[in-house]
Amino acid sequence: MVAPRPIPHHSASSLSRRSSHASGPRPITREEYSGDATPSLLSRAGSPVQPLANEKVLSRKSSFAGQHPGHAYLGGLGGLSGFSSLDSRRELRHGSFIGSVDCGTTSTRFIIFDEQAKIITEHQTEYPQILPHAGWHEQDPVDLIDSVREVINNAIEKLEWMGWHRDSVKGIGITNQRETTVAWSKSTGQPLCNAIVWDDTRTVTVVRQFEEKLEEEGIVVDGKKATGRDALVNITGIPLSTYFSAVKLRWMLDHHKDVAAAHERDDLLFGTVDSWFVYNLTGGVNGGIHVMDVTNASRTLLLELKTLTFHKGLLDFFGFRESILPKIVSSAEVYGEIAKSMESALTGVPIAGIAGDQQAALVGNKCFRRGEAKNTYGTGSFVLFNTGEEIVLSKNGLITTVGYQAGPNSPPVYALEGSIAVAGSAIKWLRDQVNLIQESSDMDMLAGSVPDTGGVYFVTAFAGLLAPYWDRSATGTLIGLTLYSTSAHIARATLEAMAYQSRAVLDVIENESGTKLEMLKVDGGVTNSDLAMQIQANIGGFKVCRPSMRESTALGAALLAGHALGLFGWDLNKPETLKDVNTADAYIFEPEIDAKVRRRMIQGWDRAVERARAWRDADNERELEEQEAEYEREEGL
Ligand SMILES: Nc1ncnc2c1ncn2[C@@H]1O[C@H](COP(=O)(O)OP(=O)(O)O)[C@@H](O)[C@H]1O
Ligand SMILES: O=P(O)(O)OC[C@H](O)CO
Repeated sequence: MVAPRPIPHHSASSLSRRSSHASGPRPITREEYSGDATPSLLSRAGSPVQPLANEKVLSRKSSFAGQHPGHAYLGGLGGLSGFSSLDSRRELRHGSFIGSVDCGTTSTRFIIFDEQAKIITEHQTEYPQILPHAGWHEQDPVDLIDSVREVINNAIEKLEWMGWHRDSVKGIGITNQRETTVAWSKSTGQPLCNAIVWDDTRTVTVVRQFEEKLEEEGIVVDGKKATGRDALVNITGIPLSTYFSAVKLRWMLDHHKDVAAAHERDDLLFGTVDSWFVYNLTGGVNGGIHVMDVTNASRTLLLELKTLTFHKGLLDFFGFRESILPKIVSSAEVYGEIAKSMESALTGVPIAGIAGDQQAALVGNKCFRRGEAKNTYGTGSFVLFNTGEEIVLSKNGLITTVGYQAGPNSPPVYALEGSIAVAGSAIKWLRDQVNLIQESSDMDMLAGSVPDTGGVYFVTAFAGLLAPYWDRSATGTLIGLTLYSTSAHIARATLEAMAYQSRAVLDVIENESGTKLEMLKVDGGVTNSDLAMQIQANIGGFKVCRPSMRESTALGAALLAGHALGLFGWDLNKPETLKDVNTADAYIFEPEIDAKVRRRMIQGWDRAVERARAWRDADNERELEEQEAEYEREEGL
C-alpha cells in the first residue's frame, strides 16, 4: 500500500522540487539576485560553480573547504581574509538584506533574507550535545557562541562570492532555543559551567522541593502570601516543571561551586541563550550588554506576564539576587551593534530583533491575529495560538507565554502554547541509538512502506510528558507489538506520536477558545517529511499548510529586526505591509481518513498514554537522587 499522498495546493511540481532540495525554496542563483545574466566576475576569475543559495552545511567545516584551492576555508575571519584580494578585483553590489541567527537545540544557522523573505544565502553548523547521564543534556556556551561566529562569517563569505557586499546586511535578528540556562562571570565574561538545556530533566528533585515550598510557604504577592500551583501560574503563566529556567539555575547554584561563589560575591550573570549571544556579540566582558527579550523572559518562571517585569516574590522564592538578572527588552528594537571583539564579518551591524524560537516562528508564520496558530516540529514540537493582548490561562494543560512585543512602546501579544518535548529528537533517536534509519530523510520511505502501524503505538515520553499531560514520571513506551510488527510499523508510530500529541494540544485550544481550527501552519525540520505532515492532517482532521520557504523561525527574527530598523516598509502592527513576504508555493495537506477511523486511532493513543504515565516510581526517583549524590561526590561538593 502506498502512503497517503499530500495534495498540492498550487502545483504538483512543488513536490518534486522539494525532494531534490530537502528544505527551503528552490535555489536562487547569483544571477537572479544580481540581475546579472552575463558571465560573472566570479566565473571570469575561474571559480567553481557556486553553491546553491539554500545549500545547508551541517559540518563544522565550511562548504568551501576543498572547493576552491585559492580560497580554502581557514576558519573564522581567517577564511574571509582570502576575500580581500577578491574584493579588490571586482565590484561588489550593495543590496538591502536582513540576517537572522537561528540557534535551535541541535544547530545554528545564519540566513540572509531579502524583502520578500527569499533566502539569499545561509550557513548552518551543528554543535556538540553533552549527555553525561540519562536525562541530562548540556551544551558548552563557548560552542554556542563559536557557532554564531562561524555561521555569520561563512554566510557572508558566500554572500560575497555571490557578488554582494557585506554592507548589504542592514541588521540582524536572533532567535534561540528557549529555557536553556547559561551562567557566566561578570568579571571575566566566561561561562561558569555548561548550559543546562531545556529538555534536561535532572531537576526533578528541585521541582519536588519547590512544589512543597509552594504549598507550605507560598510566594509573596502584593504583600500577601499566595500558596499552591495556581499562585505561580497566575503570575507567570507556567507551572513548576523541569522545563523552565529558574529550576535549572537553582540546580546550578546548588551543585556548581563556581556558580554559587559567583552568586555570593555578586559576580554572577544569568541568561537564556539570547542573553548570552547579545552579551558576546556586543563586546562580552568589554561592555557587552546584558539583556533578555520578553519572550525568552516568559520562559524563566520569574516573569510577571502582566507587567513584563521580573517578580520580586519569585526571586525570593527561588533564592536569586536581583543583580544576576538581565534587563528585559522588547522583541524589536536596536539593542546594540556587533563589536569588533566578536571577530565577525558583520562588525558594526545592529542587532535589532530577538525572540525565542517558537515565538519567532509565530511571527515568521505571520500569525499576527488572535486565533491564528502554528506548529513548529524541530527537536520538540510547539503549538502557539495567538490570543492577542489578552492573557488567557488554560485550565487544561497549556501554558501562557509572551508571543512577541514589536517594540518597547508596543503592547505585548500573548499566546497559549502546547509544548511537546519530543518530536524530531525521536527520529534522531531511531537514527542514532537504535539504527533503524541512516538519515532522518529515510523516515518517509520506511514508515511509508506500511499503510498503518499494525496496532503499534509509541508514546515518545523520553523526557516525561509535557502538554497537555504534564507527567514527569511518564517514560517512552512502545506498545501493541506483536510478531507481525516491523521496523516500518515502529517508524510510522513515531511519526504518529507527534501528530497525536499535537492533536491533543489543539483539542484543548479549540475547547478553551471555542474556535475550530481549520488550518494549521507548520514549519521546522520534521516538516521535510511529507508523510509526517499527511499523518498530521489525518490525525488532526484539519488542513496542514506548509510554506515553501520553511525557515519560519529565522524569518520571524528577521521580521522583528526589519520592523525595528524600518526596513522594506515592514510593520508588524500592519500585517498588510508583509503581504509579499514568503507567499510562494504553500503546500496544503488535507485530511484523508474518515472521522470514525480517526476517533478509533485517537482512542488507542489515549490508552497507550495511560500505560506510559506514572512509570517512574519512588525507586526511579531514588536512583536519580543517587545519581545526583554521585555527581556531587565527583564535583567534591
Ligand atoms: N526529511 C526529514 N524527515 C523527518 N525528519 C526530519 C527530516 N529532516 C530533518 N528532520 C528532523 O528535524 C529535526 C531538526 O529540525 P530543526 O527545525 O532544525 O530543529 P532544531 O531547531 O530543534 O535544532 C531533527 O530532529 C531531524 O530528525
Ligand atoms: O530546538 P527546537 O526548535 O525544538 O526548540 C526548542 C524550544 O525552544 C524549547 O522550548
